[in-house]
Amino acid sequence: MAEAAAPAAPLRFSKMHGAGNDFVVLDLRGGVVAPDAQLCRRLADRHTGVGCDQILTVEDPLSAGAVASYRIWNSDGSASQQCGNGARCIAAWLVRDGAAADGDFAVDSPAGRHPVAALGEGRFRIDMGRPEFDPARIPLRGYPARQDQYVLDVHDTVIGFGAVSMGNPHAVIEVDDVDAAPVETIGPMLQSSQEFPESANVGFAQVLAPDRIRLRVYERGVGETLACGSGACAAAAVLMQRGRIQREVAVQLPGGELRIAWPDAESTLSMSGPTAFVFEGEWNR
Ligand SMILES: N[C@@H](CCC[C@H](N)C(=O)O)C(=O)O
Repeated sequence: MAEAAAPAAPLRFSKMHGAGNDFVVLDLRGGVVAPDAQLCRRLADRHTGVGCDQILTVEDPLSAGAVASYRIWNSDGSASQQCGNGARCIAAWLVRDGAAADGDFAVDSPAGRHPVAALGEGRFRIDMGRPEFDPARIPLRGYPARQDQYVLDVHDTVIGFGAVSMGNPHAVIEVDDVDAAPVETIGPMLQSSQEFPESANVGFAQVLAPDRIRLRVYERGVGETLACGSGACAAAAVLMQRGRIQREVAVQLPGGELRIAWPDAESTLSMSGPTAFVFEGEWNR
């Protein structure tokens, strides 16, 4: 008689969040296979799964001297190249694991290498690299030259927006009142426009003061989130570039506050903010 196949070992995970942007973190170091799109969707389901905006994987480093690397999948199973809140959570996870010192270290993402500083009490600062405004590299089609403000007519709705890549694509719309912003209509409209061939995360930003903005983000592959770290970087970069705000700002998101500093156009941009462990679990495959 043929022997029954042994059931697959449960998949251990950590549930975490950064300013309300929540994650299932999987440890793939040592060769564990990455989740496919279907498993990501099942894990992310808020009724029948664990529930999260993104699945993050901790993997072996890609560059010499980095402690580890991470990859990102949205709740719809699509892959992304960057996740700011995720980068802080990965940093906290690596410190708790003992793989990283509770000080300065570096991690690799699909977008590049990120120096990290542990600030204490679960807060981390991540070097998010240089904002990329070249339309071809965002990618944003139909505009050969970089502009501070693009104008697009989508189904007779005229939308003015800034665009930037933080490793992943972002559109940023400045609004007078973020509470009244048409997040659920303009967000998906811009995402599905042919000008953004890889879609985009769409941020709605209100300037409160030269050093403080409010932000809501309709994320690619997720919908509206409580916080988007790369979205906070993108909104700050676009508004700084326009001279609308100072070079160091607080970004108030529905789930918490992040700080963004970008000293000048030649330097890299940093993001600081909180992380939290929620629970540990095992997923029965
Ligand atoms: N929440 C993230 C961004 C996650 C990826 C994004 N939805 C995309 O598809 O690019 C953040 O904190 O940056």
